[in-house]
Amino acid sequence: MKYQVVIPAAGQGKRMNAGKNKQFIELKKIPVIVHTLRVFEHDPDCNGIILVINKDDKPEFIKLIDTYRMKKKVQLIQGGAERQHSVYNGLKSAKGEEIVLIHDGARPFVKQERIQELVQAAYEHGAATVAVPVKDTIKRVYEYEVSETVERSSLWAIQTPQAFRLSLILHAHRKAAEESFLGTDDCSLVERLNEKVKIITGDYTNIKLTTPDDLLIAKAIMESERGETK
Ligand SMILES: Nc1ccn([C@@H]2O[C@H](COP(=O)(O)OP(=O)(O)OP(=O)(O)O)[C@@H](O)[C@H]2O)c(=O)n1
Ligand SMILES: C[C@](O)(CO)[C@H](O)COP(=O)(O)O
Repeated sequence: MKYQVVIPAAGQGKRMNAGKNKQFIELKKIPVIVHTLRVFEHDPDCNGIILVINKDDKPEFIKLIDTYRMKKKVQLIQGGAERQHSVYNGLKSAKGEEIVLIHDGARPFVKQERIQELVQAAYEHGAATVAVPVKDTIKRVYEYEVSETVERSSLWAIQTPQAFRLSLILHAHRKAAEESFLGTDDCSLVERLNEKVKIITGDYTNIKLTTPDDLLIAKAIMESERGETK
């Protein structure tokens, strides 16, 4: 089933503290964003790649697309102040395909099988996300004091990709912008329209590279994947 993908990569990577956008950090000598782009390059069902970037990083992204000889056309779109603004900018230039995926540039370990399941779910339900059950005990805390232990059985950690019918997610973003609502993911914009979001069980390895310790985990994931393909 065909789809197009919007990849937000216009952040600054402040928590990674690498002195540059974390998309350019190398894992096995290849930049994070190239790992992510390659997943969609190699997927015959992916009909369009929209990469959302900030203006200052544009020359570096153009160089990477050239150096790594991306076979599919990668459309470069300017990002915004927050992730949600960047995604909305990307979505506005999506056209054609009924289903659009939104996937963080900083999640390079997404698996092809999961993308297929997700696209199928979006066709059937309109909106879907990958997620994993939470493993830790979660407590609500105020000023370093526990106020509540949250029942864990219904808690899931939400990841990307998230997939939507293009018309639905565009409507959800437009409405959020009009009402100055800022969510931490795109599904939350659809949820507030009272639309259902289907959950696809994902992989604990589909981490977002956020803080420096995530790079240690990334190395371990890459080692284990290399072992699997030997
Ligand atoms: N204004 C923004 C902010 C974030 N992102 C992208 O959204 C994804 C998830 O965001 P996050 O992990 O928060 O990345 P950063 O914003 O780069 O990190 P930080 O918050 O630590 O600065 C990343 O691929 C990031 O590049 C974006 O496109 N535009
Ligand atoms: C969209 C997301 O990846 C879902 O887990 C995440 O919320 C984005 O991270 P951020 O740190 O809130 O930008």
